[in-house]
Amino acid sequence: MSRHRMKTVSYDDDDDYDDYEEDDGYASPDPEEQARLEQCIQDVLSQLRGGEPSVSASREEVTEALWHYYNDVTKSVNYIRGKKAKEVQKQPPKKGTVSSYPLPPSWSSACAVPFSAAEFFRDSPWLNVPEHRKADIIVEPLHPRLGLLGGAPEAGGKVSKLAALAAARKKKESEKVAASPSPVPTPKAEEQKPEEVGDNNNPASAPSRSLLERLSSSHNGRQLKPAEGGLGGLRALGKGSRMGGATAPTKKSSLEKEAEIRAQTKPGSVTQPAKGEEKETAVPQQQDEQQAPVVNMMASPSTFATIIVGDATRPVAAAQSSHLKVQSVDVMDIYGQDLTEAFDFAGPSPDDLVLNAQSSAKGFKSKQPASKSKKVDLTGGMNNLSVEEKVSIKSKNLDVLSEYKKVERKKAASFVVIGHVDAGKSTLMGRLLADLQAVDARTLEKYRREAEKIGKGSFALAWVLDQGSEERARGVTIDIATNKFETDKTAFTIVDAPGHRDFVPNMIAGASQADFAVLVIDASTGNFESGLKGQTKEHALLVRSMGVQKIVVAVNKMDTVEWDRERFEEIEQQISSFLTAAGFQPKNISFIPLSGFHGDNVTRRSEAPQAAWYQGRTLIEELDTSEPFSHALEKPLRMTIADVFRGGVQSPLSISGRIDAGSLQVGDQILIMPSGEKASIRSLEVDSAPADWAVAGQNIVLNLANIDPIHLRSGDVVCSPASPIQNLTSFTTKVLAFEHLMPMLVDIHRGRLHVPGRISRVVATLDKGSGAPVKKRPKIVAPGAVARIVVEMDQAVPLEAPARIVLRAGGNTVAAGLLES
Ligand SMILES: Nc1nc2c(ncn2[C@@H]2O[C@H](COP(=O)(O)OP(=O)(O)OP(=O)(O)O)[C@@H](O)[C@H]2O)c(=O)[nH]1
Repeated sequence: MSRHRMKTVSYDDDDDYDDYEEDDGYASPDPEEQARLEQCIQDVLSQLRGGEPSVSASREEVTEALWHYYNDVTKSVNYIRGKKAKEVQKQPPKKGTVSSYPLPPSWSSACAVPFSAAEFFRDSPWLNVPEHRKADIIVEPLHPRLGLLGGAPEAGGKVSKLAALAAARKKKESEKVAASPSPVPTPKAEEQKPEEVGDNNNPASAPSRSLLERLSSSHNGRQLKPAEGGLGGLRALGKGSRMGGATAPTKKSSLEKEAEIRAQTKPGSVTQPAKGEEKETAVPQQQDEQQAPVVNMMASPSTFATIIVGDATRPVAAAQSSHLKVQSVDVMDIYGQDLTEAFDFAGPSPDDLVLNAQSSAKGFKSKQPASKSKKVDLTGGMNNLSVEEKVSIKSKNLDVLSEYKKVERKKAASFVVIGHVDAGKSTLMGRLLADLQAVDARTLEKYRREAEKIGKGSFALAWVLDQGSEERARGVTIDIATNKFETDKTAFTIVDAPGHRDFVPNMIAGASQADFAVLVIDASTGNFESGLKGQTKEHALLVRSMGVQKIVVAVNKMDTVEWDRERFEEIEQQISSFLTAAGFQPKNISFIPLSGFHGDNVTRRSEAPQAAWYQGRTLIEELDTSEPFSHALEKPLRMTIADVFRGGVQSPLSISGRIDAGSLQVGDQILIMPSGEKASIRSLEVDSAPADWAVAGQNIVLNLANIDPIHLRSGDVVCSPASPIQNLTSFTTKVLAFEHLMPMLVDIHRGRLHVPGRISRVVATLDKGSGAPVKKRPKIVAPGAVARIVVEMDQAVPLEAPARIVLRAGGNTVAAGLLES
């Protein structure tokens, strides 16, 4: 009967349970059962004592075991043996003894006293193993090492081909080293540098250092785990820095000691050697390898670990400095060159080298030399700086004049349209261009709609020439506008000049480009008279003073006076008298009654019945009668710059103007005055068409190279470097006085050029016919008189005889004439 059964039966019966608790343990009332239990107890005790090893157990322990195993003797014996063995292991060590390491069962049974490593090394500080025990500490690793950060796994693990190759090579090297005799440093020599060990007070230092030296020097000191070795090295260097490499007494960690010793064994060790130590610190590495026992438990550090913590095999300079410095040296030396040297920018940078190589590969010329002197003269370099790259332009070296003569062309003529403000100049030219289909109908319709939109519908034709927004908004021409049209005989260039007095300088510029002039007069009542008092006469005088000999008078707005013939003849008479007085020959003066707005007598004869009395030429017929104008083709090049502009990709810098004299071609070098700067003609256009050359009388655009735009201004003169125009600060001129003249401030105009100056002296008044002096040094010159005067300017300007100049003062033209010297 078992206790389990009893409990199960009487579990719900409290009385029975209580009886059980009060029972004195295990008691069976059955004598037969008692005898059998006693027999089992004796058997177990017998087997425990007679077994190997003999175990003693109490009767209670045996009875308890038998009760658990249902009187099974064998199981009870095994149970008690195991229990006794555990009690032996758990038994606390006796005072003054060392606990033993758990040993395999076979060891326990074989050794009466279990082996204790701690006890074995009791007389040795940690890792300071006595010399005579060195061979005993070779312990094979229990498990194959894997290759993480430590290289390939060693014996027992799965070895890669690379690791196997490395191991074979390593083995071969060690065998080779062992075969060759080499001096072994004596313990005495090692004892001569105790300060390097850093533990003078420790008597175990010398032997421990010897072992560690060999451990660290074996296979370039890489037997330590990379992280440990690197960290140790860094920490040792750090300590060395703080301790100044002198005595490092007292306690150091084992890693620090290892690192210090390892550093000392390297060629060119980082630790400052004491006197007389140089010889030893310079011991070749191979020597260390020979004397070291092969305790190669660790693999070489990986490249990654070397970069991170530094390569312990490298001679580390400046160990006195911080470990960070040492690490940076290692990292910067990855590519085999010392990049810590400052780059002085004297030579091409690495980027330059690459770019130059790429350029060379593509066939481009290298922009930088492959090597340069390290010393660069920065001052000289600044002088060599240029804004733009020099462009070399090939010239065709044409004989321009012979080329010009070869070409059959229409005669060319430029005329300037002058007259009082609102006389109808722009409208008349718009009509001319429209009727000659020089402007398409769609554009005209567009202008008409836009002009009507802003309430200036009557100016639609004027917009053909007045392109500026301000001009269109104000209904006034501001700057000269050029346009072109052709008849069967002639290629015309129109220069539409402003009539308003504020823009007379622009009119002068326009007149300087003209072969003849068209004077527009408003025939409407009152406007003709006001025009006479205004710019009608001034303009006529100016163009004559500027050399214009032919003038066509367009009596405009005849529709407003019902084509009144008397009105026309009145105007004709008055203007004719004036023009003749101004120097125009009667044969070069013509009058045409017309209406620009309606197109009567412009390109077609008027169909108005009131206009039937006029049977003369239309405007276009009159223009076509102009004789060809001769130009100074064979004289030195002269062209006044009318405009400077920057624009397209192919022509970043351009100038426009009319060639006054000479010729030019693409590739020519030209001189700009007054700056004296030279430029190259990259390309040119004649009348908006590309050309290779151009001659005097043509309106051209020059696309330039090799010059900075700051040297180009409108009014400057283009000339050939071989025959430059002179810059003058004073000149003598023969002028026709429009106003009273005396020593006074004036503005000097020549084409687009106008500069401030003064009449410094009146030399003499002259006879109009012969030019002979009438009165020397007069105090004043009356209007209409001719005089020789001296003009001075505040700045030097390019001028030469026989330039036509205009003098203005207070917004009025006071004189115009020819420059003499
Ligand atoms: N009735 C009439 N009006 C005209 C005629 N020609 C021009 N006009 C008008 O006169 C005004 C001035 O014309 P514009 O052509 O601008 O005169 P402009 O001489 O060019 O003016 P500025 O260049 O500013 O001096 C406009 O309203 C024209 O419509 C014409 O033959 N008959």
